[in-house]
Amino acid sequence: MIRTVESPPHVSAPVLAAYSYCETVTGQQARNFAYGIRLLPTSKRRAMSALYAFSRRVDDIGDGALADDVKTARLEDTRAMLTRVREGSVDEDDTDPVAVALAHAAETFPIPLGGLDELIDGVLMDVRGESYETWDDLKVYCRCVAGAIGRLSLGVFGTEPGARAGERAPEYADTLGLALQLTNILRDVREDAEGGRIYLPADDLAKFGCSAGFKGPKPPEGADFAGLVHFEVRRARALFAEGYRLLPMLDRRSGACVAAMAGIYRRLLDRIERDPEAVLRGRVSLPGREKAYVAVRGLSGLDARHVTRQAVRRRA
Ligand SMILES: CC(C)=CCC/C(C)=C/CC/C(C)=C/COP(=O)(O)OP(=O)(O)O
Repeated sequence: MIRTVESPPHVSAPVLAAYSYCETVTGQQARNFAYGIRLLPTSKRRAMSALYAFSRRVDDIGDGALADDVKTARLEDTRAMLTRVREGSVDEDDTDPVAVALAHAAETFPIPLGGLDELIDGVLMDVRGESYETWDDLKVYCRCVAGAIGRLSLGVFGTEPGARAGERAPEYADTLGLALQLTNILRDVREDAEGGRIYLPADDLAKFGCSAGFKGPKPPEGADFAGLVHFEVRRARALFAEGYRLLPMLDRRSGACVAAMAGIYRRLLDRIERDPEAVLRGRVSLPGREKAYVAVRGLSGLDARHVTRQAVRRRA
């Protein structure tokens, strides 16, 4: 049997070093998403690592302990770097490996770099301490910090020629980002509350008697915390079902990457649904072997078929 082995286009030594830096950041910090990114062929994997390293930098500025005005200045410095990437004025010997890798990725793939501006805008909303009255308000934030990542990733993946309704792919990628972000918000309720942040919409909190917020490992007296969590889990599941429509539009390995990322987060959602108070006791996570198993299922298309069947049953 003749096998075609992917040979990535020639990449210069400084660009390789920049990608290698971004891949190290991804391997060390993307506890969940690295499982999906690893399934991609070399040039897509490198480009996704560049996007991840950029996003990690922006997120770390937002989450760090700096004063708000310093955070804002650092975020604007990062935006200036992005402008240099967009203008094509980053050369291979630039001292910032993330800029070098991102510039190369953006030359190689049609990445809509404006999504990274949206990410910065979203983190600036965090720095300003914005809170969200309704799901529609929270969606604006989620679109910036996660929907945009979905649309950027789609630039790397591409859609298969002739994919039916391929023009809707950015919308589905965005929706998948929302699903991941809402899951992330549920998982991190305790950590965020300790940092003085509540992302869940105020009107949902009120509906379930949770307006006083969260402190410690138990829900507030008289609150229907499980009701609140189950309500948000249902919302996240509906977003996953809609976002999964992207999968048939992608090539096999891009589809596997997305299925692994989404599959791992859906299992987090399952755990949270089974034991809602777990998110107040600590961070819900999956063992490494389970994440690896989900990634392998992603490669064989199993998760995608399962979710598609569920969506069809729900419609019937
Ligand atoms: C179509 C497509 C590829 C969509 C994917 C979009 C995507 C990867 C969005 C990421 C949003 C998100 C939940 C970030 C959390 O990062 P974190 O560092 O808090 O995550 P972690 O703690 O779970 O590792």
